[in-house]
Amino acid sequence: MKLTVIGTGYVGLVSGVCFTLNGNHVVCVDKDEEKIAKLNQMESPIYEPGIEALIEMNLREGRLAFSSDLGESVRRSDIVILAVGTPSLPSGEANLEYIENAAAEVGQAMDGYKIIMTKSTVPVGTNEKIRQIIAANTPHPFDIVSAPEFLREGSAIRDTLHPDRIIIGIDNPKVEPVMRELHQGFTDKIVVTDIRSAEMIKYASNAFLATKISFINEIANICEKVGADVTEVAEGMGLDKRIGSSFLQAGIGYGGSCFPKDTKALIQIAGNVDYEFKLLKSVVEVNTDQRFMILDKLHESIGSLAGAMVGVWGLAFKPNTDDVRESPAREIVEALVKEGAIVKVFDPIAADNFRKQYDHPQIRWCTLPEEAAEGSDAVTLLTDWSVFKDIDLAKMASTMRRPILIDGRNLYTKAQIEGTGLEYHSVGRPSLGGLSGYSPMATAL
Ligand SMILES: NC(=O)C1=CN([C@@H]2O[C@H](COP(=O)(O)OP(=O)(O)OC[C@H]3O[C@@H](n4cnc5c(N)ncnc54)[C@H](O)[C@@H]3O)[C@@H](O)[C@H]2O)C=CC1
Ligand SMILES: O=C(O)[C@H]1O[C@H](OP(=O)(O)OP(=O)(O)OC[C@H]2O[C@@H](n3ccc(=O)[nH]c3=O)[C@H](O)[C@@H]2O)[C@H](O)[C@@H](O)[C@@H]1O
Repeated sequence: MKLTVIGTGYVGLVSGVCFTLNGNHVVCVDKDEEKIAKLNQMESPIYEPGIEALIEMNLREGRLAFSSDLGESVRRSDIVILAVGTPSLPSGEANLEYIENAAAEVGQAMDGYKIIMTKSTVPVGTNEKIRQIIAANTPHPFDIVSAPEFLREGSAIRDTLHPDRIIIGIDNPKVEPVMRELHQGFTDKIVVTDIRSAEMIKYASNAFLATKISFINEIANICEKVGADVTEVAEGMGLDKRIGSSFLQAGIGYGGSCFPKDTKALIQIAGNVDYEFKLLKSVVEVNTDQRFMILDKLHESIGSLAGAMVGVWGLAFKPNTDDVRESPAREIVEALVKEGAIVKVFDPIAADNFRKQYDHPQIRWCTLPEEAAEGSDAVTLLTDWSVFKDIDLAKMASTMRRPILIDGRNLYTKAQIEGTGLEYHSVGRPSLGGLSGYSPMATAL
């Protein structure tokens, strides 16, 4: 089949590339000509392990192309996939400007029957709006499909090729066999449902995962006060199949381009039909507070931050991505700057993206994690990049002004910390080493 994918963000690019692997011809379209020029040079605009090799292979074999000419590409396609952004408006509602504009452009370009499939995350009812917009712009017949995307950044290719399930929301049963053919070889677990339910499945899934994270973060905060270890608690809970072990990693809270925006959008979706989603509101509130726990721990360990030197390890919202959208690191670094600290930051991939969004004379940009630690009063670990696991912590401790490590992602085990000379604080686990006396257990007693 011939496909056009509109938008070359994570979803558009990764799904476009992956759809070539089961025999389709794909044109990825973006109105950002710089992105298209880069892609034609086989350079990915996103950092995603494995993506450039797949782009190169498929371009060479003629199954993949990049273009900024939406009209021509749509006319040549059987299926048009909408994968443009749906960012938050200040109210929390999803901004549908990009998807509506793209729908209008598709309608204007159509010269015959097409299937229009939405992969962007859109509020319930949006696909019906898309239908109206397209119908207003073309006399030609078409069908609408809601096919929400569940990939995670950093493992996007594996998630796309081996998804837990594929959700297909349709209102014309004739489209089902085409959708099954399109996803051939990915998984047998294809749930065919109505369009509104498909739209809701996406928001409900993200909201549920965010709820798991805020839940375990609150358990972690209680663990600190009662002297329990949240990693042990999460393991014990997760073995119950009804609970499951994933998304129970306590830390500084969730970030990224989706959980923060989609939780807020679902609160708004509910609000629009006069339903107050109390649980989800609390999930968001807990998440917002959780990142500041790092600052509380810093204050407990070193007192005032004015004039202190603080190392920051990790700026991306999670490892294996250069994405800093809604990264908890942003607010933490800003708060450190505001309190007068000199902030020595390091991230293996995301530093440039972070710096484009936020820079300050008090920030020192480091090229090695050890450099960010040297001379510091404390190091805070904000992203669990695996590179941090390999650091010689004892050596690092000896170069710090005060050997304090605040691990916002529970990356290290007790055995890795013992004997390093570090005073170590993590999330929901007992503190180790050090003489500063920070002991939530002691405080609780
Ligand atoms: N980033 C992720 O991991 C995931 C994102 N999603 C959802 O997928 C959607 C897309 O997100 P991202 O991939 O992060 O997108 P993004 O926001 O990074 O990129 C969207 C791209 O669409 C292009 N675009 C916008 N309007 C266009 C038009 N009319 N014609 C051609 N190109 C146009 C923009 O130039 C941009 O390059 C969102 O709704 C998001 O919630 C869903 C699952 C995972
Ligand atoms: O709709 C989306 O865009 C995507 O959002 C998330 O994917 P992503 O944001 O790429 O990353 P996750 O791995 O889910 O992590 C999100 C945030 O939660 C945090 N997290 C995750 C898991 C956990 O146990 N604890 C935790 O704090 C991560 O550090 C990160 O900041 C979902 O996992 C995807 O299924 C979904 O498609």
